[in-house]
Amino acid sequence: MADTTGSDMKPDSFMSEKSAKIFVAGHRGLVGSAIVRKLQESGFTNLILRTHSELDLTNQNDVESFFSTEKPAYVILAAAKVGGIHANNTYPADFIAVNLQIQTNVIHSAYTHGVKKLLFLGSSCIYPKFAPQPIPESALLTGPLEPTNEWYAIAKIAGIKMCQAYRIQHKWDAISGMPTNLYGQNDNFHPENSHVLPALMRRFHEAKANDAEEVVVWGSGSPLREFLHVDDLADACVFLMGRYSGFEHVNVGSGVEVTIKELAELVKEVVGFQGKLVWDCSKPDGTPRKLMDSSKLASLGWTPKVSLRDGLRQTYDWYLENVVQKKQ
Ligand SMILES: NC(=O)C1=CN([C@@H]2O[C@H](COP(=O)(O)OP(=O)(O)OC[C@H]3O[C@@H](n4cnc5c(N)ncnc54)[C@H](OP(=O)(O)O)[C@@H]3O)[C@@H](O)[C@H]2O)C=CC1
Ligand SMILES: C[C@H]1O[C@H](OP(=O)(O)OP(=O)(O)OC[C@H]2O[C@@H](n3cnc4c(=O)[nH]c(N)nc43)[C@H](O)[C@@H]2O)[C@@H](O)[C@@H](O)C1=O
Repeated sequence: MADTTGSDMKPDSFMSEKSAKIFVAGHRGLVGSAIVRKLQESGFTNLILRTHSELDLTNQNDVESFFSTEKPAYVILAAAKVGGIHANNTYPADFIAVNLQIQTNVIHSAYTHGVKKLLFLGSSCIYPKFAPQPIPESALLTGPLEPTNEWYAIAKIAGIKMCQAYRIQHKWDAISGMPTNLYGQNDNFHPENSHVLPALMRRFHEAKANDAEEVVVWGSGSPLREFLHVDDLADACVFLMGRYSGFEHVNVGSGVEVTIKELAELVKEVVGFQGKLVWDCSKPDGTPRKLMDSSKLASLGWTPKVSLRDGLRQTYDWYLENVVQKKQ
């Protein structure tokens, strides 16, 4: 049986295998693209990348044939159906079905075709709505989930459990990281389906460009959220690949939380919008607070580097250069 304290396998030689084949699933997304940058910066030279249209990870046969042909040595699973509170609440069937399909296909085929180690990514929404704060890893499955994202959360919990089951039965090195709310370059800036930070950045930018007097922000402004820059998350993922081989999932947070009102004020300032905020209380607040306890990762030797203010400025610069200017 697995050692549930989290040290049942020795971390492998990942960091020294710079030419090993690494499949980064979801490499064009927010997280996958940051992981690719980090791996390249760290000297890894043999990344295997497939766009969604080249390889649909919900298709079991295609995933099987990909692994059988490519035989990657390592897998980082950053492909998923992802969205903010509105998307999660509106498309529950997609969020549970697509995520279960992607992760089940990739985890099983990776094991079957001799992958040495796999990192699965979940999310802080796996924890109960009223979990103790900051939320330790042990809070998993101790209470009811937040209803706006329970379908996505159930899929993510199944992913953690699948990694653990394969560790127990097959002695296979599958690990899970649970990131907090992320942001950064290559984020999704869709007006309704994105997460709060890119949604507000776009809304404030467009309001400024159109000389609008006000910007609508969803909910009451009172929920607390913890934000982590995606470059920090990518750094943590590479760190976990090289240094962690435990049974339990690992929280990856910044330790810094802000209310949505504080976040809105900060984004407004970075964008330079001069008008006022109007709160749309018909929109859901979601979970009241989800600050993760990331002391386990800190005790392994990893800490984040990017402050929220610096990360916001960097993201806005990227948005101006890569989204706004490309439209013109
Ligand atoms: N963003 C956040 O705040 C957080 C994210 N996470 C986790 O990080 C991971 C990555 O999220 P993030 O980068 O934000 O998401 P994105 O939506 O930015 O990227 C997801 C990637 O997955 C790909 N993908 C989706 N469906 C399929 C499919 N059927 N076949 C192949 N590729 C597919 C997408 O390709 P395409 O766009 O072409 O469909 C895209 O490249 C997820 O597991 C998520 O749960 C965890 C906590 C917070
Ligand atoms: C990462 C995490 O992301 C999702 O959970 P969430 O943290 O609730 O995500 P969110 O970023 O969409 O909202 C955060 C808060 O912000 C408020 N808010 C204000 N104005 C806008 C706005 O314009 N857009 C959005 N999306 N939210 C807004 C919004 O009402 C809420 O109170 C999960 O579904 C799940 O996918 C998950 O794991």
